[in-house]
Order: sequence, then C-alpha cells, then structure tokens
Amino acid sequence: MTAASVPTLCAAPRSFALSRSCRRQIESGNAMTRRFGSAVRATSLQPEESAKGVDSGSGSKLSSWTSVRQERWDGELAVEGSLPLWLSGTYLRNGPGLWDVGDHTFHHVFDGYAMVVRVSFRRGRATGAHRQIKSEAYKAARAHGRPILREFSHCPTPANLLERVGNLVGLVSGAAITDNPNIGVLQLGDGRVMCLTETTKGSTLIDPESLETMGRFSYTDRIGGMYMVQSAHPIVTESELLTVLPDLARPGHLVVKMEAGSNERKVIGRVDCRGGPTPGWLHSFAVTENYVVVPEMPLRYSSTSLLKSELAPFYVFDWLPVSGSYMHVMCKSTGKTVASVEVPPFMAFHFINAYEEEGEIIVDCCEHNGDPAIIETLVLHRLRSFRDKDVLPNARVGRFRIPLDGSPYGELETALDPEEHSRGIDMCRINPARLGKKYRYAYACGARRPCNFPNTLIKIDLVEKKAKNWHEEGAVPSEPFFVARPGATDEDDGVVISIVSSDDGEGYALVLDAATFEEIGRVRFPYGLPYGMHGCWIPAKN
Ligand SMILES: CC(=O)/C=C/C=C(C)/C=C/C1=C(C)CCCC1(C)C
Ligand SMILES: CC(/C=C/C=O)=C\C=C\C=O
Ligand SMILES: [Fe+2]
Repeated sequence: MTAASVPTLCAAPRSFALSRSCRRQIESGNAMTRRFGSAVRATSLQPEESAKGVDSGSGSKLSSWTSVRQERWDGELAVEGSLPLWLSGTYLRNGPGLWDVGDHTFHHVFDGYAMVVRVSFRRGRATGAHRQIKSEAYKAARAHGRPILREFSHCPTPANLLERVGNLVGLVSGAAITDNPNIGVLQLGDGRVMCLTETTKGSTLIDPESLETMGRFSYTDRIGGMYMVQSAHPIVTESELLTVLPDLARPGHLVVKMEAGSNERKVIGRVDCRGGPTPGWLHSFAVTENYVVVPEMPLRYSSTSLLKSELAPFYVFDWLPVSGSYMHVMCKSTGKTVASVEVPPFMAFHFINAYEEEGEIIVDCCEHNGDPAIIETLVLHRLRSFRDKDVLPNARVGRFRIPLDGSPYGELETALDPEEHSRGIDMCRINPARLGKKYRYAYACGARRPCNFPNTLIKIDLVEKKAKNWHEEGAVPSEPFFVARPGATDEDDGVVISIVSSDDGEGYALVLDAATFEEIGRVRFPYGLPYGMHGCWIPAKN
C-alpha cells in the first residue's frame, strides 16, 4: 500500500468542527495507527537509507511529509548560481523532522519531533547540517517505541481512573506534556540559541554550529503553575525577549519580558479574557513601537481536553465563535491596557506586523477567513495523499484597525485582493528593521491552485496591493526568511531564503533577491528534507 492509498481519517476539507465519526476516529487514533501503521510507514525512511523522499506512488518523491531517519548529517553543499559575497552567516530552521517512532505514526504535522537544519554561507560557498533535538519527549518515545508525552494532536489515552488522575497531576506539574521544541529557533540578545514550542518547558538551548542539544532553558523566575504555555513566537531584539503567556486557570494573558543575558521573565502586565471559559489560542502576537497587541481568538483551550486527557474537536482547542473575538492593546512601558475591542471572528496562526497610525493601531495577520478548518488541512495523511486536490482553505492578509479612542469595536478588512496570492497565505516574515513600524513588504508562502498546502513564495506589496510569486511545479517551500544586506536602507534590499522540498525528492535552500523576487542561487542538500516551520539568521562575527 502506498501513501496515496492510505485511508483518510477525516476527508471533509472544510468544516467548523469535526464530524462525530471523524472525532471517533481521531479518539481511536492509536487503533487506526496500528491498522494502517505499515502503510504510513511506507512513506518513512529506514535508518540505512539516505534521507531522500520515498516515491508516494503518485510519481512524486516529495520529502516534505516524510520523516528523516538519520539523526544528523553535516557537510559541504553544492551551490548553483552565485550567492552574494555579503551573505555571511548562518540560517537555522526548526520544524518537525520525525513523525514515526516504533509502530506509531503521528497524525498531525505539528506533532513531529524537532529537527533543526543549518545552512551556513561564507564567501559564496555553503555548508549544511541537520540534527534531531534530544528533548525528553523524543528520548522517551525512542526508549518506548511510541510517544509517551502529550503532543499537539496526540494524547496518550488513560487506561483507567488511576491513569486519568495521574494525567491530571501530570498536566498541572507539566510532567505529562511535551517539551518537543519543534516550532521555532531564535537567537537571544546574549547570543544563546533557543528552540521552542508552546509548552514553556520546551524551551531548549542548542549549539548553532553542531546543532547539539545543550539542555533545557531554565527560567529562574517564579512564573509557573498554570502558566505552562507560551506563544511560539516571542519577539526578540538585541536587548530583550518579549512574550505572552496564556493563563489557563484564570482566563487571561500575562505579557512578560526577559532581558538579554538573563533567565528571569518580568511581568509587564496582564489582560483578562473577555469571552469564553478559557483563553484563545495565541500562537503569535504583534507589537508596535509602544504597545503589545494581545489577540483573543474564538479557538479556545478546551478545559475538558486538558483535564480529562481527551482530544477536543481541534485537539486541545474548541472553536467557540459565540464567545467573541477581541484585540487587547497593552502599553509596553506601563503594562496598562489602553484598548480592548471586539472584532469579527478570526483564525490566525501568524501576525505579520503592527504599527501606530493616527489614533489607531493597524495589525496585519495571515487570516484563514474565520475558519479553523486549516488545522485539519495540516493532518499528515491529507498532506500526503491530497496533493492534486484543491483542498487548501482560503486565506487572506487580514488587517485589523483598533481605535485608541475608547470605541468598543475594531475592524477587520482584507489588505489586498486574495487572488494576488491565490487565496493561500501563511508563514510570513518581514524585514526585522520594520518591526512595529509602518512597513510595505511582507514575505510569505502563498498558493498556486489546485493545491493542498501553500506551494509558492510570495512578496506582498501592501502599498501597491500586489504580490510577486515564486513557484516550482510540485515543490513545497517553507517560510521565506528575509536577510538584509549590511548597510541597506531600502526595506527590500536583501535576500529571501527558503528551504524547498522538490517533487523529485531533492531538498535545497533557495536564495531570492528580495527586491526583484528572482532566484539568485540554490544550495543543494544531498537529500530531501521534511517541511520545517520557522527560522532565524545569525550573522557571521567578522
Ligand atoms: C503550531 C504548532 O506547531 C503548535 C504546537 C502546539 C503544541 C505542541 C501544543 C501543546 C500543548 C499545549 C500548548 C497545552 C497542553 C497540551 C499540549 C497539547 C501538549
Ligand atoms: C504551516 C502552517 C499553515 C499553513 C497554512 O496555509 C502553519 C504553521 C504554524 C506553525 O508555526
Ligand atoms: Fe508559527
């Protein structure tokens, strides 16, 4: 049986909540995995194989949704084209690299065990590496031949009352939840490099050269208890890290900062949630020069799921549009909430940028048309088998306008015609020099339909309301990362780097001129790489 014929768990492409039968199937996920485990494993690599993608039966050898079985590799990379000589430094990208362990195959792309990829550029040449992160979750799964801790869509089912109580204690103590840091990687102002996920215990230090796991980042403050969850996208500058911690016990959000060189987070302020029994999912947030913008989405933590160790309609979340959607604005220097407005329902993983303009705050995000169906789009068997189907839900650049004059409502509009990017957009980046300021360009993954996943790179011009697209037939590019040319003054003077998995099973880092969005070069890995989430740039020292 090939990946293309793996039976689908939940085939309905667009639904607000999963049907009862789909939920039953997810709840009995372990049994499903046992039944179809060998089929799913057909897309995985055996240790002795290279990490190149396996033919899925559709003629494609795409490696995006295939585990890498080699724990590590490093070596020289072949360069095609000519890389700018000023491009000197290291691009790191984190993501889920391993979705199969023992007989168990994960269900969702967000479940995979973290793997970091490195591409180092120097004088027009490049070296590369990948390495599996040795989290406790990964080591326990390796030791037991199955996942032991709770991941995004995987919830070890308690066999009896004793185990149920154990899981509850494990939730409160954090012992039962994952530390698998598979979402982002960033360099702190003091030079330390951290991989992270949404569980606070997942923050993990790595060596940016060897990619070795150095150990857990231990926060020395006393912010613990039910603050076991954090945004996966802290905002990091040379001087500090700013982030938001959902309060699962008393619905609200704590905005905290940690100075470079310190392990101690300090509270800036707190906003109470206005709707729902629990906080909304806060994967990312936005800042302006003076404010922190805290979104409150109707996709909210499910207390039943957390307390009973069960899967909710959206894994650990419920979609509760009647609970309302809100945007809160906190002053960075005083911690006071200066605006809290109700907005139309929205669904966003990623905020692009925000800025202050004439009595209001503008906040842009990759918005999935107020529909959480995108979460189901990212289920692995759908990514593997629906490649020629047009099942990627529509998305747009959502632009919030938040008045600062005390008005109770904010607006949500579409910043440019979504046809400019074929109604697909996510995994956005900007020039970091424009963070919190009025800006013109955003880079993201977009769509060329039919597709089941974003398959283009796009440069969005928010002034002209146009997008430039890069596309290669059958390829899946990951987050386009902007690196400014040293000394640049124009917002788009630099390059955009994206790691691409191509249809023939190959993998390469693509380098585009950010101004023209034309290819300058590609740096080939000797094997295909799985899809990755977010990256960072570490400039060379000299
Ligand atoms: C976008 C993405 O990759 C999200 C990952 C989210 C994860 C791993 C969430 C983990 C969890 C919590 C934040 C709360 C407690 C349960 C658990 C599902 C482990
Ligand atoms: C890959 C993704 C969404 C794609 C939608 O079009 C979201 C990833 C979120 C984690 O960082
Ligand atoms: Fe993200």
